Amino acid sequence: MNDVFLRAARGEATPYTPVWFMRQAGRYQPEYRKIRERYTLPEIVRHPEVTAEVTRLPVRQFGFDAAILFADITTPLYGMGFDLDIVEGRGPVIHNPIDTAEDVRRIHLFSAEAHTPFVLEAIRILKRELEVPLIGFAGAPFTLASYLIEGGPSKNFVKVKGFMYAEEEAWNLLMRTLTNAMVEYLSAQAAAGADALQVFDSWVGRLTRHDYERYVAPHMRRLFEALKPLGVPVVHFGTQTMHLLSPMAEAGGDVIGVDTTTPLDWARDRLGTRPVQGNLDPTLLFAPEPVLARGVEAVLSANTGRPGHIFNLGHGILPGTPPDAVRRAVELVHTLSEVRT
Ligand SMILES: Cc1c2[nH]c(c1CCC(=O)O)Cc1[nH]c(c(CCC(=O)O)c1C)Cc1[nH]c(c(CCC(=O)O)c1C)Cc1[nH]c(c(C)c1CCC(=O)O)C2
Repeated sequence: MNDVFLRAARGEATPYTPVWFMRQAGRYQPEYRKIRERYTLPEIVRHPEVTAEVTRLPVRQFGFDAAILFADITTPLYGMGFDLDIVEGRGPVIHNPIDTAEDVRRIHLFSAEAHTPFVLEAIRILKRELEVPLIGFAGAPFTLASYLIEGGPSKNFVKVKGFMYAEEEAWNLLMRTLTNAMVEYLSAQAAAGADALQVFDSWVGRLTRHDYERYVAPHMRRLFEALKPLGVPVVHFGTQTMHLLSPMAEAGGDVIGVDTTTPLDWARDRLGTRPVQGNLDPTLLFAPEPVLARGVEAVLSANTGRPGHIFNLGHGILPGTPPDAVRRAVELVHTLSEVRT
Protein backbone atom coordinates (compact mmCIF):
# COMPACT_ATOMS: atom_id res chain seq x y z
CA MET A 1 0.00 0.00 0.00
CA ASN A 2 1.08 3.59 -0.71
CA ASP A 3 1.38 4.89 2.87
CA VAL A 4 2.92 8.31 2.13
CA PHE A 5 -0.24 10.05 3.38
CA LEU A 6 -0.13 8.18 6.72
CA ARG A 7 3.58 8.88 7.17
CA ALA A 8 3.04 12.61 6.62
CA ALA A 9 0.07 12.51 9.03
CA ARG A 10 2.43 11.12 11.67
CA GLY A 11 4.92 13.92 10.94
CA GLU A 12 7.49 11.62 9.29
CA ALA A 13 9.64 12.57 6.29
CA THR A 14 8.25 11.38 2.93
CA PRO A 15 9.82 11.02 -0.54
CA TYR A 16 7.25 13.52 -1.89
CA THR A 17 4.29 15.47 -0.53
CA PRO A 18 1.11 13.37 -0.46
CA VAL A 19 -2.00 14.97 -1.94
CA TRP A 20 -5.78 14.49 -1.82
CA PHE A 21 -8.59 17.00 -2.31
CA MET A 22 -11.65 17.56 -0.17
CA ARG A 23 -14.74 16.67 -2.23
CA GLN A 24 -12.52 14.85 -4.72
CA ALA A 25 -15.55 12.73 -5.70
CA GLY A 26 -18.42 14.76 -7.06
CA ARG A 27 -20.25 16.59 -9.77
CA TYR A 28 -17.19 18.01 -11.56
CA GLN A 29 -16.58 14.42 -12.78
CA PRO A 30 -18.65 13.31 -15.81
CA GLU A 31 -18.55 9.72 -14.49
CA TYR A 32 -20.09 10.85 -11.18
CA ARG A 33 -22.80 12.84 -12.96
CA LYS A 34 -23.66 9.70 -14.90
CA ILE A 35 -24.12 7.71 -11.67
CA ARG A 36 -26.19 10.61 -10.27
CA GLU A 37 -28.64 10.25 -13.15
CA ARG A 38 -29.65 6.92 -11.59
CA TYR A 39 -29.20 7.57 -7.85
CA THR A 40 -29.64 10.55 -5.54
CA LEU A 41 -26.81 11.31 -3.13
CA PRO A 42 -28.46 9.49 -0.15
CA GLU A 43 -29.16 6.53 -2.49
CA ILE A 44 -25.50 6.28 -3.53
CA VAL A 45 -24.53 6.24 0.15
CA ARG A 46 -27.04 3.43 0.84
CA HIS A 47 -25.54 1.20 -1.90
CA PRO A 48 -22.07 0.15 -0.68
CA GLU A 49 -20.91 -1.07 -4.10
CA VAL A 50 -21.83 2.24 -5.72
CA THR A 51 -20.23 4.17 -2.82
CA ALA A 52 -17.04 2.16 -3.26
CA GLU A 53 -16.99 2.87 -7.01
CA VAL A 54 -17.50 6.63 -6.50
CA THR A 55 -14.82 6.69 -3.77
CA ARG A 56 -12.25 4.90 -5.97
CA LEU A 57 -12.92 6.89 -9.13
CA PRO A 58 -10.83 10.05 -8.39
CA VAL A 59 -7.97 7.99 -6.96
CA ARG A 60 -7.78 5.93 -10.11
CA GLN A 61 -8.22 8.91 -12.43
CA PHE A 62 -5.92 11.44 -10.83
CA GLY A 63 -3.42 9.51 -8.68
CA PHE A 64 -4.40 10.90 -5.26
CA ASP A 65 -2.47 9.51 -2.28
CA ALA A 66 -5.62 8.94 -0.21
CA ALA A 67 -9.28 8.15 -0.75
CA ILE A 68 -12.08 9.77 1.24
CA LEU A 69 -15.13 7.69 1.92
CA PHE A 70 -18.06 8.90 -0.16
CA ALA A 71 -20.84 10.02 2.20
CA ASP A 72 -22.01 13.34 3.60
CA ILE A 73 -21.82 14.98 7.02
CA THR A 74 -25.61 14.58 7.13
CA THR A 75 -25.51 10.76 6.67
CA PRO A 76 -25.80 9.89 10.41
CA LEU A 77 -28.56 12.47 11.05
CA TYR A 78 -31.41 10.38 9.57
CA GLY A 79 -30.96 7.74 12.28
CA MET A 80 -31.04 10.44 14.95
CA GLY A 81 -34.59 11.31 13.92
CA PHE A 82 -34.05 14.11 11.39
CA ASP A 83 -35.95 14.35 8.14
CA LEU A 84 -33.77 15.99 5.50
CA ASP A 85 -33.02 16.50 1.84
CA ILE A 86 -29.91 17.62 0.03
CA VAL A 87 -30.93 20.37 -2.35
CA GLU A 88 -28.74 20.75 -5.41
CA GLY A 89 -26.67 23.93 -5.40
CA ARG A 90 -27.80 24.74 -1.86
CA GLY A 91 -26.97 21.97 0.60
CA PRO A 92 -28.76 20.06 3.35
CA VAL A 93 -32.29 21.18 4.29
CA ILE A 94 -33.81 19.86 7.56
CA HIS A 95 -37.61 19.58 7.61
CA ASN A 96 -37.86 19.18 11.41
CA PRO A 97 -35.18 21.56 12.72
CA ILE A 98 -34.34 22.07 16.39
CA ASP A 99 -36.25 24.98 17.86
CA THR A 100 -36.50 24.32 21.59
CA ALA A 101 -34.72 22.52 24.42
CA GLU A 102 -37.47 19.88 24.18
CA ASP A 103 -36.42 19.15 20.56
CA VAL A 104 -32.88 18.43 21.79
CA ARG A 105 -34.15 15.86 24.27
CA ARG A 106 -36.04 14.06 21.50
CA ILE A 107 -32.90 13.23 19.45
CA HIS A 108 -32.51 9.46 19.06
CA LEU A 109 -29.41 7.70 20.34
CA PHE A 110 -27.18 7.03 17.30
CA SER A 111 -25.87 3.53 16.53
CA ALA A 112 -23.54 3.09 13.55
CA GLU A 113 -24.42 -0.62 13.15
CA ALA A 114 -28.16 0.06 13.28
CA HIS A 115 -28.35 3.36 11.37
CA THR A 116 -25.43 3.38 8.92
CA PRO A 117 -24.50 -0.30 8.25
CA PHE A 118 -24.08 0.62 4.54
CA VAL A 119 -21.25 3.04 5.41
CA LEU A 120 -19.39 0.32 7.33
CA GLU A 121 -19.95 -2.17 4.51
CA ALA A 122 -18.57 0.32 1.95
CA ILE A 123 -15.44 0.71 4.09
CA ARG A 124 -14.97 -3.08 4.21
CA ILE A 125 -15.31 -3.34 0.42
CA LEU A 126 -12.89 -0.46 -0.15
CA LYS A 127 -10.29 -1.89 2.23
CA ARG A 128 -10.12 -5.05 0.13
CA GLU A 129 -9.38 -3.13 -3.05
CA LEU A 130 -7.76 0.24 -2.38
CA GLU A 131 -4.03 0.77 -2.72
CA VAL A 132 -4.05 4.07 -0.81
CA PRO A 133 -5.26 4.84 2.73
CA LEU A 134 -8.97 5.39 3.26
CA ILE A 135 -10.10 8.47 5.20
CA GLY A 136 -13.36 8.22 7.13
CA PHE A 137 -15.06 11.41 8.29
CA ALA A 138 -17.81 13.13 10.22
CA GLY A 139 -19.12 16.64 10.75
CA ALA A 140 -18.11 18.36 13.97
CA PRO A 141 -20.84 19.12 16.53
CA PHE A 142 -20.98 22.89 15.86
CA THR A 143 -21.25 22.48 12.08
CA LEU A 144 -23.95 19.80 12.46
CA ALA A 145 -25.79 21.93 15.05
CA SER A 146 -25.75 24.84 12.62
CA TYR A 147 -27.69 22.81 10.02
CA LEU A 148 -30.00 21.29 12.64
CA ILE A 149 -30.95 24.65 14.18
CA GLU A 150 -30.89 26.85 11.06
CA GLY A 151 -32.80 24.18 9.11
CA GLY A 152 -30.39 24.54 6.21
CA PRO A 153 -27.35 26.46 4.98
CA SER A 154 -26.93 29.85 6.63
CA LYS A 155 -25.16 33.09 5.94
CA ASN A 156 -25.14 34.81 9.31
CA PHE A 157 -25.82 31.88 11.68
CA VAL A 158 -28.31 33.99 13.63
CA LYS A 159 -30.50 31.08 14.78
CA VAL A 160 -27.72 28.76 15.88
CA LYS A 161 -25.90 31.54 17.73
CA GLY A 162 -29.20 32.77 19.20
CA PHE A 163 -29.92 29.29 20.59
CA MET A 164 -26.36 28.99 21.91
CA TYR A 165 -26.55 32.35 23.73
CA ALA A 166 -30.10 32.02 25.09
CA GLU A 167 -30.29 28.30 25.91
CA GLU A 168 -26.82 27.45 27.11
CA GLU A 169 -27.91 24.33 29.00
CA ALA A 170 -29.83 22.89 26.05
CA TRP A 171 -26.94 23.92 23.78
CA ASN A 172 -24.49 21.92 25.88
CA LEU A 173 -26.85 18.94 25.85
CA LEU A 174 -27.07 19.18 22.03
CA MET A 175 -23.27 19.42 21.72
CA ARG A 176 -22.82 16.44 24.08
CA THR A 177 -25.41 14.42 22.15
CA LEU A 178 -23.75 15.20 18.79
CA THR A 179 -20.27 14.55 20.21
CA ASN A 180 -21.33 11.13 21.52
CA ALA A 181 -22.96 10.27 18.18
CA MET A 182 -19.88 11.30 16.16
CA VAL A 183 -17.55 9.37 18.49
CA GLU A 184 -19.72 6.28 17.92
CA TYR A 185 -19.83 6.91 14.14
CA LEU A 186 -16.07 7.56 13.76
CA SER A 187 -15.11 4.66 16.05
CA ALA A 188 -17.23 2.30 13.92
CA GLN A 189 -15.56 3.63 10.75
CA ALA A 190 -12.11 2.98 12.22
CA ALA A 191 -13.17 -0.50 13.39
CA ALA A 192 -14.43 -1.25 9.86
CA GLY A 193 -10.99 -0.33 8.47
CA ALA A 194 -10.71 3.45 7.94
CA ASP A 195 -6.99 4.32 8.11
CA ALA A 196 -7.49 7.95 9.15
CA LEU A 197 -10.38 10.23 10.11
CA GLN A 198 -11.25 13.83 9.37
CA VAL A 199 -13.54 16.01 11.47
CA PHE A 200 -15.14 18.77 9.36
CA ASP A 201 -15.97 21.86 11.41
CA SER A 202 -16.66 23.80 8.23
CA TRP A 203 -18.60 26.73 9.74
CA VAL A 204 -16.95 27.14 13.16
CA GLY A 205 -14.82 30.03 11.86
CA ARG A 206 -17.90 32.26 12.07
CA LEU A 207 -17.59 32.25 15.88
CA THR A 208 -15.44 34.69 17.82
CA ARG A 209 -12.53 33.22 19.70
CA HIS A 210 -14.29 33.88 22.99
CA ASP A 211 -17.45 32.06 21.87
CA TYR A 212 -15.44 29.16 20.47
CA GLU A 213 -13.69 28.71 23.79
CA ARG A 214 -16.90 28.91 25.81
CA TYR A 215 -19.44 27.02 23.66
CA VAL A 216 -17.44 24.64 21.45
CA ALA A 217 -13.91 23.88 22.66
CA PRO A 218 -14.85 21.75 25.71
CA HIS A 219 -16.90 19.45 23.46
CA MET A 220 -14.14 19.24 20.82
CA ARG A 221 -11.61 18.34 23.51
CA ARG A 222 -13.82 15.48 24.61
CA LEU A 223 -14.37 14.36 21.00
CA PHE A 224 -10.65 14.15 20.20
CA GLU A 225 -9.86 12.55 23.56
CA ALA A 226 -12.40 9.80 22.80
CA LEU A 227 -10.86 9.19 19.34
CA LYS A 228 -7.29 8.77 20.62
CA PRO A 229 -7.61 5.07 21.58
CA LEU A 230 -8.59 4.26 17.96
CA GLY A 231 -4.93 4.69 17.03
CA VAL A 232 -5.57 6.32 13.63
CA PRO A 233 -4.52 9.87 12.73
CA VAL A 234 -7.30 12.45 12.96
CA VAL A 235 -7.43 15.64 10.87
CA HIS A 236 -9.15 18.68 12.43
CA PHE A 237 -10.46 21.04 9.75
CA GLY A 238 -12.39 24.30 9.61
CA THR A 239 -12.69 27.28 7.26
CA GLN A 240 -12.00 30.96 7.99
CA THR A 241 -10.41 29.82 11.23
CA MET A 242 -7.17 31.83 11.34
CA HIS A 243 -8.30 33.47 14.61
CA LEU A 244 -9.10 30.00 16.02
CA LEU A 245 -5.86 28.24 15.07
CA SER A 246 -4.54 28.01 18.64
CA PRO A 247 -7.77 26.99 20.41
CA MET A 248 -8.62 24.48 17.66
CA ALA A 249 -5.13 22.97 17.78
CA GLU A 250 -5.33 22.89 21.56
CA ALA A 251 -8.72 21.08 21.38
CA GLY A 252 -7.10 18.26 19.41
CA GLY A 253 -6.38 16.50 16.14
CA ASP A 254 -3.12 14.96 14.97
CA VAL A 255 -3.18 17.05 11.78
CA ILE A 256 -4.55 20.59 11.53
CA GLY A 257 -6.43 21.37 8.32
CA VAL A 258 -5.67 24.90 7.15
CA ASP A 259 -8.07 26.77 4.88
CA THR A 260 -7.19 29.21 2.10
CA THR A 261 -7.43 32.34 4.22
CA THR A 262 -4.77 31.15 6.71
CA PRO A 263 -1.18 31.47 5.42
CA LEU A 264 0.41 28.03 5.72
CA ASP A 265 3.81 29.31 6.92
CA TRP A 266 2.09 31.39 9.61
CA ALA A 267 0.18 28.29 10.77
CA ARG A 268 3.30 26.12 10.76
CA ASP A 269 5.24 28.67 12.82
CA ARG A 270 2.53 28.48 15.48
CA LEU A 271 1.98 24.71 15.41
CA GLY A 272 5.58 23.58 15.92
CA THR A 273 6.01 20.03 14.64
CA ARG A 274 2.26 19.30 14.36
CA PRO A 275 1.45 18.15 10.81
CA VAL A 276 -0.72 20.40 8.63
CA GLN A 277 -3.02 19.82 5.68
CA GLY A 278 -3.83 22.42 3.03
CA ASN A 279 -4.32 24.91 1.47
CA LEU A 280 -4.45 25.64 -2.28
CA ASP A 281 -7.24 28.03 -3.29
CA PRO A 282 -9.79 25.81 -5.12
CA THR A 283 -10.35 28.56 -7.72
CA LEU A 284 -6.73 28.14 -8.90
CA LEU A 285 -7.98 24.95 -10.61
CA PHE A 286 -9.77 27.29 -13.04
CA ALA A 287 -6.58 29.28 -13.79
CA PRO A 288 -4.18 28.96 -16.77
CA GLU A 289 -1.61 26.20 -16.16
CA PRO A 290 1.36 28.49 -15.29
CA VAL A 291 -0.77 30.28 -12.68
CA LEU A 292 -1.86 26.94 -11.20
CA ALA A 293 1.79 25.81 -11.12
CA ARG A 294 2.77 29.02 -9.32
CA GLY A 295 -0.03 28.44 -6.78
CA VAL A 296 1.09 24.86 -6.10
CA GLU A 297 4.69 26.03 -5.76
CA ALA A 298 3.63 28.77 -3.32
CA VAL A 299 1.88 26.25 -1.04
CA LEU A 300 4.87 23.90 -1.14
CA SER A 301 7.34 26.67 -0.38
CA ALA A 302 5.17 28.09 2.44
CA ASN A 303 5.71 24.71 4.03
CA THR A 304 9.49 25.36 3.82
CA GLY A 305 10.42 21.71 3.35
CA ARG A 306 9.35 20.60 6.83
CA PRO A 307 7.99 17.05 7.20
CA GLY A 308 4.33 16.60 8.07
CA HIS A 309 2.63 18.38 5.18
CA ILE A 310 -0.38 16.88 3.41
CA PHE A 311 -1.25 18.87 0.29
CA ASN A 312 -4.94 19.68 -0.11
CA LEU A 313 -7.22 22.49 -1.16
CA GLY A 314 -8.22 25.10 1.42
CA HIS A 315 -11.83 23.89 1.01
CA GLY A 316 -13.73 21.47 -1.24
CA ILE A 317 -13.40 21.24 -5.03
CA LEU A 318 -15.85 23.65 -6.65
CA PRO A 319 -18.54 22.57 -9.10
CA GLY A 320 -17.38 23.05 -12.70
CA THR A 321 -13.70 22.41 -11.92
CA PRO A 322 -11.99 21.03 -15.06
CA PRO A 323 -10.91 17.43 -14.37
CA ASP A 324 -7.68 18.02 -16.36
CA ALA A 325 -6.67 20.75 -13.91
CA VAL A 326 -7.13 18.29 -11.03
CA ARG A 327 -4.91 15.76 -12.79
CA ARG A 328 -2.30 18.44 -13.48
CA ALA A 329 -2.37 19.73 -9.89
CA VAL A 330 -1.68 16.24 -8.51
CA GLU A 331 1.22 15.81 -10.96
CA LEU A 332 2.63 19.22 -10.01
CA VAL A 333 2.50 18.44 -6.27
CA HIS A 334 4.29 15.15 -6.82
CA THR A 335 7.01 16.43 -9.16
CA LEU A 336 7.68 19.79 -7.48
CA SER A 337 7.83 18.28 -3.97
CA GLU A 338 10.13 15.47 -5.09
CA VAL A 339 12.72 17.99 -6.29
CA ARG A 340 12.73 19.78 -2.98
CA THR A 341 13.22 16.83 -0.57
C1 LIG B 1 -20.63 21.28 4.99
C2 LIG B 1 -20.50 19.90 4.40
C3 LIG B 1 -21.54 19.16 3.75
N1 LIG B 1 -20.99 17.95 3.38
C4 LIG B 1 -19.66 17.89 3.74
C5 LIG B 1 -19.36 19.08 4.42
C6 LIG B 1 -18.03 19.38 5.05
C7 LIG B 1 -17.03 19.77 4.03
C8 LIG B 1 -17.12 21.15 3.50
O1 LIG B 1 -17.08 22.08 4.30
O2 LIG B 1 -17.18 21.26 2.27
C9 LIG B 1 -18.71 16.77 3.57
C10 LIG B 1 -18.77 15.92 2.38
N2 LIG B 1 -19.80 15.81 1.44
C11 LIG B 1 -19.46 14.89 0.52
C12 LIG B 1 -18.21 14.33 0.87
C13 LIG B 1 -17.65 13.14 0.11
C14 LIG B 1 -16.33 12.83 -0.06
C15 LIG B 1 -15.40 13.69 -0.86
O3 LIG B 1 -14.85 14.65 -0.28
O4 LIG B 1 -15.13 13.36 -2.02
C16 LIG B 1 -17.76 15.00 2.02
C17 LIG B 1 -16.46 14.83 2.79
C18 LIG B 1 -20.27 14.46 -0.64
C19 LIG B 1 -21.23 15.43 -1.20
N3 LIG B 1 -22.18 16.14 -0.52
C20 LIG B 1 -22.91 16.90 -1.38
C21 LIG B 1 -22.43 16.66 -2.68
C22 LIG B 1 -23.01 17.31 -3.94
C23 LIG B 1 -23.40 16.37 -4.91
C24 LIG B 1 -24.61 15.74 -5.30
O5 LIG B 1 -25.76 16.15 -5.01
O6 LIG B 1 -24.39 14.76 -6.00
C25 LIG B 1 -21.39 15.73 -2.58
C26 LIG B 1 -20.58 15.11 -3.68
C27 LIG B 1 -24.06 17.77 -1.00
C28 LIG B 1 -23.75 18.74 0.06
N4 LIG B 1 -23.61 18.43 1.38
C29 LIG B 1 -23.27 19.57 2.09
C30 LIG B 1 -23.19 20.64 1.16
C31 LIG B 1 -22.88 22.08 1.52
C32 LIG B 1 -23.48 20.12 -0.11
C33 LIG B 1 -23.44 20.82 -1.44
C34 LIG B 1 -24.73 21.15 -2.05
C35 LIG B 1 -24.57 21.41 -3.55
O7 LIG B 1 -23.64 22.09 -3.96
O8 LIG B 1 -25.42 20.91 -4.30
C36 LIG B 1 -22.96 19.57 3.53
